[in-house]
Amino acid sequence: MSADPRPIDTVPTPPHPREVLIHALSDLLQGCRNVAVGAVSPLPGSAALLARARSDGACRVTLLGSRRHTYFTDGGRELFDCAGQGRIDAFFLSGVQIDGAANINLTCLGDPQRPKARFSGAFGSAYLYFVVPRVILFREEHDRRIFVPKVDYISAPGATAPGVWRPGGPHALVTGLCVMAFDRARGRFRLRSVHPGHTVEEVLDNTGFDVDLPDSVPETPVPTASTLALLRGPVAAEVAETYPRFAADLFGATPSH
Ligand SMILES: CC(=O)SCCNC(=O)CCNC(=O)[C@H](O)C(C)(C)COP(=O)(O)OP(=O)(O)OC[C@H]1O[C@@H](n2cnc3c(N)ncnc32)[C@H](O)[C@@H]1OP(=O)(O)O
Ligand SMILES: O=C(O)/C=C/CC(=O)O
Repeated sequence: MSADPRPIDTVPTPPHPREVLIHALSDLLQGCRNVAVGAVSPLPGSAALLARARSDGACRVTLLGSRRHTYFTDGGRELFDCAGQGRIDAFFLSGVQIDGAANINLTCLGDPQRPKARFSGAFGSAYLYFVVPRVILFREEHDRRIFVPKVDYISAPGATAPGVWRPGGPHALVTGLCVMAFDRARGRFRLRSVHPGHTVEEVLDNTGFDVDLPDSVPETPVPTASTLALLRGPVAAEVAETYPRFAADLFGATPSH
């Protein structure tokens, strides 16, 4: 791990919106001992590595696709085994569409028989959504074409019929605008915080499903100077191993050796 060249008491440049999002994702991992990050997930990967860096050794992180930041020797298969055994505390999922019942669509837009567009589809997401206790949904863009009343195709369902064994499920949703908590009993999202520079109205205007609102909605906490230094230094260099273009664009980072 390379040392961060910047002293932590200098005033850093203000957090980039992506850094606020990463920090919010990282805060949702508090108390997790074993975090896994799947495919196409640079923001969660950064958040998990930040959580690990802040955990004083309590949090283990596995990034699918990483040679260095993994406890697995058998990739996705081992992830599925560990998750099925209840040994993964948190995982992250995204979607081309996400609806108010936390259904995610990774498969297609439009009529599934005659799709307008095809996406990656589901491999592990439908299973992991059932067995990992804290599944955190993420999508940087926040608009009504993504956050729809009902997804065109359910790749992985947010809720399950009574009597179906399901120790896992949706915990929260983090976007470029806000953090929402998911209430599994009610099957609905509740707005938890709005990122600096954005408003509750903006969140509601850009969300196609109903969201429960508390009496007052706080601002999403931003990273402190020391957390930013950690993120921009050692964490950025770690992220760069798996997501080099992302780390170069956001942090100007190259992989640590
Ligand atoms: C075991 C495991 O690993 S489980 C998986 C864990 N990882 C995840 O859950 C993350 C998976 N993420 C992904 O698969 C992708 O990032 C997705 C499906 C969420 C988004 O797909 P991307 O191709 O990145 O979407 P992107 O935002 O680049 O958009 C691609 C195109 O679709 C369009 N598009 C995206 N979302 C929508 C939408 N909701 N409605 C209409 N069009 C859309 C875009 O405008 C763009 O169009 P263009 O090519 O004409 O410009
Ligand atoms: O494993 C899944 O279900 C989805 C993965 C998404 C992707 O690989 O792009």
